[in-house]
Amino acid sequence: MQLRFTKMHGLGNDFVVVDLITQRFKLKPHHIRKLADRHFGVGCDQVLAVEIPTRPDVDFRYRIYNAEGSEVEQCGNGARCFARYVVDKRLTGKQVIRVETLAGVIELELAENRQVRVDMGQPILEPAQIPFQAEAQAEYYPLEIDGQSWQVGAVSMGNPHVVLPVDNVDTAPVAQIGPIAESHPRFPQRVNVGFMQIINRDKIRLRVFERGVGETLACGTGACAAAVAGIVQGHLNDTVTVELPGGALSIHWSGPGHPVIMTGPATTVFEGQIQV
Ligand SMILES: N[C@H](CCC[C@H](N)C(=O)O)C(=O)O
Repeated sequence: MQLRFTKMHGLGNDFVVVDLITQRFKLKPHHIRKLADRHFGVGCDQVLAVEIPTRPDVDFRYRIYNAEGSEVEQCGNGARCFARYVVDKRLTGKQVIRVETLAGVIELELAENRQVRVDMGQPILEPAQIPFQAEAQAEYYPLEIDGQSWQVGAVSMGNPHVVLPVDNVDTAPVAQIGPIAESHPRFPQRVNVGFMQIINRDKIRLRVFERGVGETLACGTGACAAAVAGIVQGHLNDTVTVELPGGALSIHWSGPGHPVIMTGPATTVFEGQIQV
């Protein structure tokens, strides 16, 4: 079958977007791996599927698959691209779009100068809900990784994140520590691994070794999780510029009981068709 797709990215975190409303097709893991393959397929970090909702109070269903083929709960950069896609394809005339994900409902809004604002919902800090094995909720958790002791943050944005403090992201041991932390036994669903450098109370630098992908140029949920961890730890104000290798996101969180608001760009690169 010929499958139409759109190649998009959010700060270099790149996606193959497929409209499964006008194309009736069931994506299986081997299809995801082919679409994501940068030599034998199109190439991307995640595949995003636009689907008919399963509930009356939302506009679309938004499904996310990591390059390795696994379906995941949430993708922040992908959410901004999802909004850009459904508006540009005239699949909706709304300015505020409600979409259902495995992690629940999020709201997407086209903002000024082609930015997209996403209500990512409330962060989850209770270890059992992340999921993360820990005695009790804390600002910092001791975590042994490859024989080295770290004091980390742990946050879920629907998907699990561990946040490691570093003095300089440029010299952070992302390639060495990322894969080991990703599969740490205390994270039963594995985990996205963020390396956070605090610049000041309004700005951090961040690199993310993503679960199921490896290091990406940007990670939206990772930016949210790092900002939340830094705010909980008392290092950051409630609005944070997160500088990632692919560019910057603005993250706002007013604290427990409030949602995380992420604002950033979404870019369409090209359209295509692929034999699957
Ligand atoms: N690798 C993530 C999913 C994609 C998240 C990232 N691309 C984002 O922008 O949030 C996970 O396994 O939870």
